[in-house]
Amino acid sequence: MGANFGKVGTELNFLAQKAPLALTMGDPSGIGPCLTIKAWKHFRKKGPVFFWVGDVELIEGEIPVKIINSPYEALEIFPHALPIINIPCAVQVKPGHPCFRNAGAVIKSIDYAVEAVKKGEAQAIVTNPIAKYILSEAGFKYPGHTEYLAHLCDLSEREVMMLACPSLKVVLTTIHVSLRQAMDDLNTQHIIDVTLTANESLKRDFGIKNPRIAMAGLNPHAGEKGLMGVEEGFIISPAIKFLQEKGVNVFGPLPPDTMFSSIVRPQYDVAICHYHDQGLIPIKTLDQAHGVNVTLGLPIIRTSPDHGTAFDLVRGKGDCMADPSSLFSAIEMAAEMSAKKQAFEEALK
Ligand SMILES: NC(=O)c1ccc[n+]([C@@H]2O[C@H](COP(=O)([O-])OP(=O)(O)OC[C@H]3O[C@@H](n4cnc5c(N)ncnc54)[C@H](O)[C@@H]3O)[C@@H](O)[C@H]2O)c1
Ligand SMILES: N[C@H](C(=O)O)[C@H](O)COP(=O)(O)O
Repeated sequence: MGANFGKVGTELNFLAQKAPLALTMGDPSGIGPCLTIKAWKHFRKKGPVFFWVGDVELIEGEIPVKIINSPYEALEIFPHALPIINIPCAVQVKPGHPCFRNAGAVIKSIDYAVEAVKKGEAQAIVTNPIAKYILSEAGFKYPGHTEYLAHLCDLSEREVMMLACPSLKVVLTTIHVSLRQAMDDLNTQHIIDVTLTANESLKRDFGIKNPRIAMAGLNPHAGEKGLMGVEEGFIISPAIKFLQEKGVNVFGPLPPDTMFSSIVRPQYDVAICHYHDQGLIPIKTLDQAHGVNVTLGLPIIRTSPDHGTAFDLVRGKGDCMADPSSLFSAIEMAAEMSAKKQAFEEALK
């Protein structure tokens, strides 16, 4: 299992890894703990190395575990046991039944992982899924990891969500807002900023020299020359023109209903989409198993599986019926992006 984003898990890379990845707990009642167990079994011999930031009780007894005090200890321990920075939950975890009283531990896990990356003790963060409504019940004011990570990096509103699978990458100009709000939020400057962020990241973190960027339209037939909507003419095309003048390899606006077909997809490296489901429906339909959610625009690398907490698939402690492929892909992609970013920065020196 695992997607073909490139070769990562070789013995050589495993030995060369200077810092581990930090894998967060996610919702302790969801599939995160079970997927983490599957991931450790899958990667323990070949890497990349990661440590889990979560409640040891959710995993202890299922696989060998070792509580660590510093991420650096993970490199040596990983082949023998899952290294864990222990963040105890406040109340007993009922598998499949989330409780807002454990929101504090969920958030603490993310905070620890971010700090570890900022301090250079971890390479990147891979997040297990959280249930947004449960965190909201506990008073958490961010709609998802993406916005919270931007806040932790002092870069609120600069965050960009990308989802990637081997046959498609999509980037969103609006993220966790209602469709009505997304239409209000759409503006030329924001489309320019998001596209520039995506362009830079594809070069730096994905090793694509001159990314081909397809810009989606918003309306049926990309507006049909104003007959079915005017946003293409007033908002989207001016952004494309500006970006092209800056040398960005962008084209469109493309009719959204045909741009994800197998005929059009090979013509671009990334599609810029204007609302959550415009971009996420095609990718989750095409290849949910290997889809990875990546946060761009921040100084830290963060990936995540492209699915949620799937409470319905949890059978008991450390046990679930969930496919771990997307988490495997997220772990591989985080390691691969870290290596590409490092090579890019070294080439600039
Ligand atoms: N990265 C994240 O933190 C993240 C991402 C998406 C959704 N969520 C959260 O997850 C919760 C549930 O959301 P949802 O129901 O829309 O999405 P979901 O992905 O949890 O579930 C949708 C469907 O896909 C199935 N499914 C999910 N993961 C699977 C896997 N690995 N293998 C096999 N089947 C799988 C589920 O059983 C369900 O039928 C929500 O609270 C949402 O906020 C979190
Ligand atoms: N929008 C994502 C999806 O549907 O897969 C998901 O909610 C994750 O969002 P964060 O990475 O911001 O938690």
